[in-house]
Amino acid sequence: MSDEEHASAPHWSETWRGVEGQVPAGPAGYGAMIDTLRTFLDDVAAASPDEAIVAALTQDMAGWSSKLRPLAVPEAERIFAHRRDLPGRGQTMSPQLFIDEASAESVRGHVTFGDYYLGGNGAVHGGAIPLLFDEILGRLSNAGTQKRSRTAFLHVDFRSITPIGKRLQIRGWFEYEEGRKRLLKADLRDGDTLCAEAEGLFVELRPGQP
Ligand SMILES: CCCCCCCC/C=C\CCCCCCCC(=O)SCCNC(=O)CCNC(=O)[C@H](O)C(C)(C)COP(=O)(O)OP(=O)(O)OC[C@H]1O[C@@H](n2cnc3c(N)ncnc32)[C@H](O)[C@@H]1OP(=O)(O)O
Repeated sequence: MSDEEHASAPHWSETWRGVEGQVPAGPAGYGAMIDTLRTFLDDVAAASPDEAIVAALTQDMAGWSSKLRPLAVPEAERIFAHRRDLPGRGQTMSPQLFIDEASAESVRGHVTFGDYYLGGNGAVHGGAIPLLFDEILGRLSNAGTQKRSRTAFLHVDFRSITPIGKRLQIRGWFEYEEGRKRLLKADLRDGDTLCAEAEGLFVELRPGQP
């Protein structure tokens, strides 16, 4: 998918665009590069390569690391994970989240965990699911206000296995706000099956709080 196709996909609403502020433009093709990296990680996870492939791949990857290392910039100038206009924010740590509908109070989207996120026996790793919940609730908590918040706790219940390679539905919503505290909930479903649900407390940061 090109960056233009990415940008026109229904992955974030105007509401989120408005409140989340500016995103770094980055070079053309950045989103496609991250997509390729995601596919690559899935392929690495699924493959059983021979010795020659392992040696060649190790050499190629080391070559790319030495090209990238001199290009490192401070956090504020980074593109990785800062492209909030792209599904998945231009990062590969958590699975690519597509936002289908969002307001300041709730959000609905879809996600597919690739082979990279396999825990065992066809089920997604139990650490990858809280990562996704933190991603969607963290963004939602910060969407309706300019006052930033951080996750204080994130409680996750795993209700049934979360399958690899299937398109799943995810929702998040505000339960209530009380002073600096924002309580949000989310669930992840495979059709009619509830895979996991989460409750997160986000605490609004005071001025100067990191
Ligand atoms: C800059 C932030 C992000 C911005 C996002 C930008 C836009 C979105 C774009 C892309 C983002 C994509 C999505 C990813 C983002 C997800 C967010 C994260 O994952 S953040 C990383 C993980 N979290 C931490 O590292 C926190 C570490 N902890 C802390 O910094 C503090 O403990 C903090 C801020 C959470 C609270 O500390 P205090 O000193 O400010 O506040 P006190 O006075 O302790 O608590 C205030 C109230 O909250 C309750 N509280 C605090 N922690 C609690 C807990 N664990 N359980 C229950 N209650 C708790 C307290 O009891 C108190 O309640 P009473 O006012 O007395 O009623």
